[in-house]
Amino acid sequence: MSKRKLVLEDGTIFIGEGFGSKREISGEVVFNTSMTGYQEIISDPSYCGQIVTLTYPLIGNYGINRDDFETVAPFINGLVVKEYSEFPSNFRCDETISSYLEAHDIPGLTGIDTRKLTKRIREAGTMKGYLANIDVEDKVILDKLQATPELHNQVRHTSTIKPYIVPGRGYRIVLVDFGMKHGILRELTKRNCHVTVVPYNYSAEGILRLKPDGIMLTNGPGDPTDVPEAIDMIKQVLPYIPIFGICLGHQLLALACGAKTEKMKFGHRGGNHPVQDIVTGKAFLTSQNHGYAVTRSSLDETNLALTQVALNDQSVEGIRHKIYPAFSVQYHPESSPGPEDSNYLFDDFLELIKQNLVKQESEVYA
Ligand SMILES: NC(=O)CC[C@H](N)C(=O)O
Repeated sequence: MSKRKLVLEDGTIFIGEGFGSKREISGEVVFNTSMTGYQEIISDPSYCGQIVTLTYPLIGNYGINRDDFETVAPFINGLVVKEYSEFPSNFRCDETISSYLEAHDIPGLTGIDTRKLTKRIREAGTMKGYLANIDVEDKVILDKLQATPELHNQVRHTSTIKPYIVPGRGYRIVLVDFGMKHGILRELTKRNCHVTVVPYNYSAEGILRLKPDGIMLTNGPGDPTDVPEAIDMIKQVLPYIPIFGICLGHQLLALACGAKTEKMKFGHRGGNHPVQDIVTGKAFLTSQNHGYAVTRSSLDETNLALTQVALNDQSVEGIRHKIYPAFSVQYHPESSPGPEDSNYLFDDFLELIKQNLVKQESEVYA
């Protein structure tokens, strides 16, 4: 391993050892507090363009296996850990993180104080950072960081380019892919849905022509206001087809209904974020990964009802349309990785579809 460093835009420097690719790269530095599930985190497309720090102190000890990917190719720009394990031990293990990252040309950094890094981000907010060899001058890196623009339009890279079908015998779902975690697809196919996956900019007309029973809006990277095509599409399909949105999909549903979104100071990323359902009063633990949120006060001027809130900071975690059959959550009910407490939401979605079909039928025969 060679000596490498992470330089933050505020000038803080962390020196450690490199693993994975040896390339130099910049990215938005974020932290995830999950204790397990690093393979799912590394392969979650919502981290596109980010350098991900894992706060759990030992990473890599169960290796990388063929089953736990959330997408085929990872989109993270870099990985930062406290202690990287070069000798994984697990019956499912196929390779080390280092060989996996090297194959995808993604650099890793180990041996730094990830607690200090996390505290810095919590205090100052999410920052840009740069991973480089130890001998690259700090001044050169800081100049490069200053010239690096804020991340935008990542959905264009993470969405599918062409539509495709994952057949099933149950409800017909159009899944709008903004950078989908495969866990969402798994939850739908597990429930026998027939899924047509379409790109982020698929038109409302194209979607309605597929005659779906329901529309699922997936997670995805970046600022939801970067995807105006999808906001327009949602406005048009909202009165006709039941919608379920997750994470970026939730933010887009909110924007389509007239609410606003904002960038958070350092976001929510981890596997133990408590959320309360304000209708039932029930609290549960959720898996989260987001840097933007729906502005709570902006819901007042819309037809959206607040259904769930984050117990750590009271931010918006769930909404429901007061007139049309549409709801969404900011967190990940598909977990992967994380608790499965909110998995029932996929069943709720299918129930909403069922009720909508019954309603439509009764209107036809009325
Ligand atoms: N996981 C997601 O879909 C993230 C949504 C959005 N990109 C955010 O950071 O808030």
